[in-house]
Amino acid sequence: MKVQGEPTRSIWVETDGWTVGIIDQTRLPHAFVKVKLSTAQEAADAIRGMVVRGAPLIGATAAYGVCLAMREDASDAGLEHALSLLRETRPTAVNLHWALEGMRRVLTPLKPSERLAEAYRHAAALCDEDVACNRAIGGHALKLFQDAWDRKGRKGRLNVLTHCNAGWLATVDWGTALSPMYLAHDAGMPLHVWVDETRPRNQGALLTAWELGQHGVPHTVIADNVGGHLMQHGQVDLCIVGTDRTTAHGDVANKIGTYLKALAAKDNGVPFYVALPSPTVDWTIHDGVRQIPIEQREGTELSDVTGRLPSGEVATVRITPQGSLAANYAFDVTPARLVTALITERGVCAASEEGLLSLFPERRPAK
Ligand SMILES: CSC[C@@H](O)[C@@H](O)C(=O)COP(=O)(O)O
Repeated sequence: MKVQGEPTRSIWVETDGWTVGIIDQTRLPHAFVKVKLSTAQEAADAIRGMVVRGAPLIGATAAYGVCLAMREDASDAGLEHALSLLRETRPTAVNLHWALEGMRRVLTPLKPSERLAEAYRHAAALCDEDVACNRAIGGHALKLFQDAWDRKGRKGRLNVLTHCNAGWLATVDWGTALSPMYLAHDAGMPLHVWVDETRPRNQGALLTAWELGQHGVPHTVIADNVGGHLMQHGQVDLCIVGTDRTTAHGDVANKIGTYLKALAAKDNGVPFYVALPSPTVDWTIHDGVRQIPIEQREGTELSDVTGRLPSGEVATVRITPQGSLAANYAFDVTPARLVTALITERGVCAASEEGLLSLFPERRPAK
């Protein structure tokens, strides 16, 4: 998508042919800073420190982390070390495991001397696949936006609510939940997006608002607790979010607070859609609440807030009393029964085992 009018992806190989470029997402929206990764350790640190984040981008960065590792040591031991270093970075997004398993599958049978070139080739293909999936998701979701717009009699504006950042910054390009927003806006639909601030790290207020602003999509940032009120007053036509891991039965893990939005949407008859590329489905698990590992992060992400002072300086301040404990659960699980539909690159389906298998029949377990 565009940054100051320039087409930009969230990750790329630099012109030297091997270092990996990323955008430091901890600096947005106050500064647009590009960073070069040159080692697997730097890639792992970028994922853990959320310099890059969002399930598909975590997977893409891990894939390039393996490429960087192959420059240092392309032996079997070097490959295993890189895979385990990168696997330990963040626990919830299954795209990380999908990307690393893909790298393992293509690199293991090769001689060490052949691994470096193949690693870069596979990582680039994985990124291009993510872009194509997200563009396709946007097309399928756009039809749902158009239906909602028709139901409104094409009057006023179409109000869409989203949580966290499932935009191009969270993927390689386009985003998942934000992909149809760009398409709808470009098609001339009078779209307006309610952007949940998404405490504690404020991915909505900092990243989604910035992305939508760069593309000129009208939006309003709201506190996380506002959505239910807006829904009660007919101010939300549909909700759409991304996911870090979706079970084979359609339960959805996403940024903390997603579950409460889905409950409010159900109570108010507002459609609640989840957009995901198929590498976000964990086909091995069925019960999201019991089986999806939920990341817990440092309490300081909750107790401290970073922003721009009137002087222009960016500063971090503490907002909780000294001595108060802070529990920082990063994700929650929305059960499939609260999800109106899943939107994948192959189309729209019910959030259920049968729904997913109707789009991905090759995943049906052999009898
Ligand atoms: C297309 S991204 C889907 C999810 O990864 C996104 O909604 C999300 O929760 C990101 O969490 P984050 O902790 O910022 O990595």
